[in-house]
Amino acid sequence: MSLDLLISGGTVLDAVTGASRRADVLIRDGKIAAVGDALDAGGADVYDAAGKTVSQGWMDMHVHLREPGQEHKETIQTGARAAAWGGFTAVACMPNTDPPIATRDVVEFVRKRAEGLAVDVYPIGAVTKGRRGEALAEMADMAAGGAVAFSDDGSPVQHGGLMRRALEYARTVGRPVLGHEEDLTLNPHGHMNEGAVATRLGLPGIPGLAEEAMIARDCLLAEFTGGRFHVCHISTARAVDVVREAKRRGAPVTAEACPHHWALTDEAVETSGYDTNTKMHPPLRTAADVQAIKDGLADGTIDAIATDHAPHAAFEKEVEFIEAPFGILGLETCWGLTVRDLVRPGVLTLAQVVHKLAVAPREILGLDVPTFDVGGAANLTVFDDTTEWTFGREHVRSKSHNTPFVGSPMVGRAWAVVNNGQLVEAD
Ligand SMILES: NC(=O)N[C@@H](CC(=O)O)C(=O)O
Ligand SMILES: [Zn+2]
Ligand SMILES: [Zn+2]
Repeated sequence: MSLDLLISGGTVLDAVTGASRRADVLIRDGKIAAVGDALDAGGADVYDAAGKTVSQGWMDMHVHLREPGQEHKETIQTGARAAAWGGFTAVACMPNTDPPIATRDVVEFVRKRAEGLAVDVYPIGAVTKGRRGEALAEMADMAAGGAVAFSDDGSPVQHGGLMRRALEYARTVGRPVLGHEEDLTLNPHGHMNEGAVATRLGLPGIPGLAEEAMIARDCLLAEFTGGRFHVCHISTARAVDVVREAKRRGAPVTAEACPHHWALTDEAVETSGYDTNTKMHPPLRTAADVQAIKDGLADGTIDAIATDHAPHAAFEKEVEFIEAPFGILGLETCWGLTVRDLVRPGVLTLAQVVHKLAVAPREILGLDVPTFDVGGAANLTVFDDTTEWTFGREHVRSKSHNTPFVGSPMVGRAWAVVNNGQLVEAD
């Protein structure tokens, strides 16, 4: 923690209160030393933040880092590199690794591998043993080892009774269950959104109903058990309605949306010519669903923005559409799509989206939100909401390159993060 740095000339946005003002931020020994006007660097390096905003560091609560076991797609180190480039100082990583993060030793392995990085890596433990959906994993033991939440992401917890027990256990250890919501009996073999486009393309569809039915079940289970339930990658209008209604009833339910689910529709599968980078879980939906996600973000039904960063190697994605694995990158394109589609058109304010990136994920996971208080560890993101740019392959910092956004216009860039006594600039 030997970082001495003056971030000068920027606008400081407190993601908690939404208040912003022009101020310098002086960091000494990795800690906030002062926030104010015309601060003296006193020998510290100076980062010129003129025209830029400084907020608490952002957190992506849904990424796949592929370690252990699938290091050809991503590693904790390359995933952290992509995260920092995208403006994130923290990520929570899903347990669908090999072996899965389903025991305490793997939780601890992930934490060990992340030591010394500028990005905090919080492992999520599996809900069920081996992610097989049959018996509960040792949730309390994993929580004691540092698991911040539980999820079988990549797969749903199909068995309702098991999900009930999972929420009861999650409640006793004070952590949420993050649900990949998909009733497999309603989606035996789909590859894209069920609807007119899938019919035209001759691809088996994934009905929105499969997602909505399971979200409804789990909202009811959350209400019944008092265990906290969080909806991963919400994608349909009806699903947003179900969550809105559950919240109205006071159920302990939260939700996240991913940029690709508001930036693209299922039309992209057709216009891209069956590009396997338009294939993910849940699938790209319709324009009406996109509108509902924006409405849900705006009215607070959807608490957080998360990316579901899901790297896959080129040789895995460069196959026929129905053979390709589900998932796309997210860390590098999150902010550009957030400003372009939410802030610029006035769907949400800058303060609101930063809250959904810096505050909401940590609150959902029970983590402390960084502050600008003097003496606290400096955990910051430096960004703008004005730079217009085109995303290119050269911007990818992940080990894999599976993104449908190469060539897409973006607005807003993350320029640097400060965390764990380190400054990482987006080069
Ligand atoms: N989102 C995806 O399409 N894929 C994810 C799994 C998941 O998040 O369900 C992956 O691990 O590749
Ligand atoms: Zn999932
Ligand atoms: Zn995922």
